[in-house]
Formats: sequence, C-alpha cells, structure tokens
Amino acid sequence: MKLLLTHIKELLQVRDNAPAKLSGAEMNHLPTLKNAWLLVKDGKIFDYGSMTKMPETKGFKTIDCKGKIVLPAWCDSHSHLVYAGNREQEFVDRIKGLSYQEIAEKGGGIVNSAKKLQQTSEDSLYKQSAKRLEEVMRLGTGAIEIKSGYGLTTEAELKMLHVAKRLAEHYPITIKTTFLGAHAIPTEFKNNKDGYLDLICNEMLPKVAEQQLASYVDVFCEEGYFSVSDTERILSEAKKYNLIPKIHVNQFNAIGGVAIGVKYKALSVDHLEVLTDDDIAALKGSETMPVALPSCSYFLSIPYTPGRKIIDSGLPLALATDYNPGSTPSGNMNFVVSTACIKMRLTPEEAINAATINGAYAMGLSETHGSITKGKVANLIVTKPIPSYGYLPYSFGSNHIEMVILNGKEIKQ
Ligand SMILES: N=CN[C@@H](CCC(=O)O)C(=O)O
Ligand SMILES: [Zn+2]
Repeated sequence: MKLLLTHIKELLQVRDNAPAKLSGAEMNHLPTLKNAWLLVKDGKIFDYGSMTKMPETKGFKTIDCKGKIVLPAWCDSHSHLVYAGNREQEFVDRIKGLSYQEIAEKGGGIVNSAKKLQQTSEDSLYKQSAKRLEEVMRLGTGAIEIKSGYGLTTEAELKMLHVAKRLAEHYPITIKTTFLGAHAIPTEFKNNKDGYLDLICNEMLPKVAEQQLASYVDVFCEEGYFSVSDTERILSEAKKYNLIPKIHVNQFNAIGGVAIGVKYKALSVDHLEVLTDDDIAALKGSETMPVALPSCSYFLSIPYTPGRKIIDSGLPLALATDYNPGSTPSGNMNFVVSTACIKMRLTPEEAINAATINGAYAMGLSETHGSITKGKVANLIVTKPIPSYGYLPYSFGSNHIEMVILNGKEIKQ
C-alpha cells in the first residue's frame, strides 16, 4: 500500500539523522514540520516535506490530514501483555486497605496469575492476549516489548513466549520478547529459592535460548523477590546466551539493583519509583536507559519515578506502560504520556521523546522506529483535529487518535 498524507498541520519528531537516544536537555527539543506531507511506500517512510513543495506522485492513496497532527507511533518498551484472566479481586482488596506487598504475602500477586496461566491452554492465552494487543494498536502503539514471567514453570514460561512469538507473526506491530522467569518465587519453591534459581539457570534459560524465544532477560530485583546476588547470578548466566538485561529495579526499595544492571550492560532499568543519588551516579556515563512506568504508580498509589530529577541530571528517560494484570491493567501509552506530564512534571516535548525515540532505544529498535526518518518503519499516529501537540497530554483521558498506520497499513479503529 502506498500512502500520501497531505496538509498535515504538524509532523512531529522529524529527524533526517535520528539519534539513538536523547538525554537531559536534548529531551526538551521536539523537531517538527508544519503544513507537511508524508509518503509511505513498502511499509516504510519514503519521504516527507513541506506542502509548499509537493512531489509528483502516482498510485498513492491520499489521506487529507488538515488540522491533524502526525507523529511516530508509541514505542512501549515494558509490558506483560500476555497473561491469563485478571486480578480484579486484588484491586478490591487494595481499595479496602491491603497493600500490594500484603496481597502478595497472602498468596495473591504474581503467583496467583501464574496459577491461572498454567491452567490456561496456549490457544486461550493467545486469544486473550491478542484482544489486548489489538486494543493497544488502536491506541497508537507501534512497537511493544512483551515479557514472560507469569508461567514460573519451564512449560508455562515457554508457553508465554510462544504466544508472544505467534502474536508477532500475526500482527503488523513490532514485538520484542523478554524472558522473566525470575518474576517471583513459585509456591513449590517457597523455602527453596536456590532450587528455583537452579531451574532458571539450568533448564529455562537454555531452552529459551535454544528455541530463540527472547532477545532480553529480566529479573524482579526487589525485597521478597530476587536479591542483588540472585540477579547477578541470572544476568551472568544469561550473558552466555547473549540475552541482554532489561530489569525490574527500585519499585519499592533501592537495594543496589541499578548498579548491577549497569554493570551487566542492561539495555534498560525499569520502575525506579525509589531512586537514590547513588543510583543516578551509577547510570551516568552508561548506555542503560532508565524507564518510568507512571500508570503503575497511578494504579498502586505508589510514588512516581522522579523523571524530572533524572532528566535534570542529564540522563535519558523512556516511558512505558507496564501493562499487566496486577499493577497496571492498562496498555494506554496516551495515558502514560499525560501522566508523565501531570505527575512527573515532564514537558510535552520530553514526554513525547521518552515515548518514541527513547522507547525505541529501550527495545533495541533505534534504527527502525521512534522517529519520522526516511527508511524507518511507517508506524504513524494521525490525530483528530486538535489545537496543538501539547493538547495530547493536556486533554488527558480523551482519545484524540483518528487513525493508526502500522507497517504502512491502516489499523481499524
Ligand atoms: N513488579 C513486578 N512486576 C509487575 C507486576 C506484576 C504483578 O503484580 O502481576 C510490574 O512490573 O509492576
Ligand atoms: Zn513490569
């Protein structure tokens, strides 16, 4: 399909030579082109320019974008979109006063989702997950990372990753997969955490690698889950299989996981709701992307990642959803961008950069996603007529998307 988008009120994130990531003050700059056109060919961004100099085109379907803004589709670098059932009951328990940790101690939480997923067939898991994937595509997400971690047995972890792979084959959205066997200690290993670590290292990791089911490895490095030394053991074992770390750290406690992530050259360290000056120092000069998940803070009523402080320290920042049944039952990147502005004091420019270019970086997709650059994948959001791009985060909770184009194909709204 060949497309010509004309009369675009403002084309956002236009970069002839896109950087891999943006840090510190660079994040406040969002290059745009007003009154623009954009050509899409063979699923890629072919060319773009100002309406004052329109190219001669034949055989392109024209889409009039008068009054509308066009931007690269969102890059959601942290999700647990493949899961079974839901955890509505725990939601009510939290409303009644129990904390996320208290629910987990009662046998709820991640192990509860794992129990459900183990009893769910691969086909049913696929159908449940496909429904969520279709929804996030309609909401403008063009690339997404999906983790395992609700299986907690070799069979169920592989089942999750197979489902993610099937989704990747079937849908035009780009999907990157992460092995998160170390998400929680399964009930059977309650008093034998080392036994579970042995299972991860000796059985799960080799199978995931052999079947090429993941690019990344993740660990929930947190009190009551996996310690810094557990994390180190898994990351060093995963390195043998070229699995790059993207880890859950500092959600509730700062226990030194950020420095370990940096030491093992993690592509990203995610959550960071509790962040110390030592953590910031560890990130400085590294290639590791800090990732904030504001919808999780919103849903659990926990602190927001100090995004303002991270950027003001000269570091980069990416934004992602954390879509999962326990802490963030939402995959809406538009809400994430709004919440980052409203609660973390990011400017609209910083939030859009964090959810596009920097999100792409946190999935190893800098070369192909995250900006309007010739040759990149044609993943685009076309808004309804709106006054300005700042209106997107400002007018939170409303859907301003008129059309989503992924791989050059229009996604049904
Ligand atoms: N914190 C660890 N993992 C998920 C939540 C898991 C769950 O509660 O099911 C997260 O990123 O928030
Ligand atoms: Zn997560």
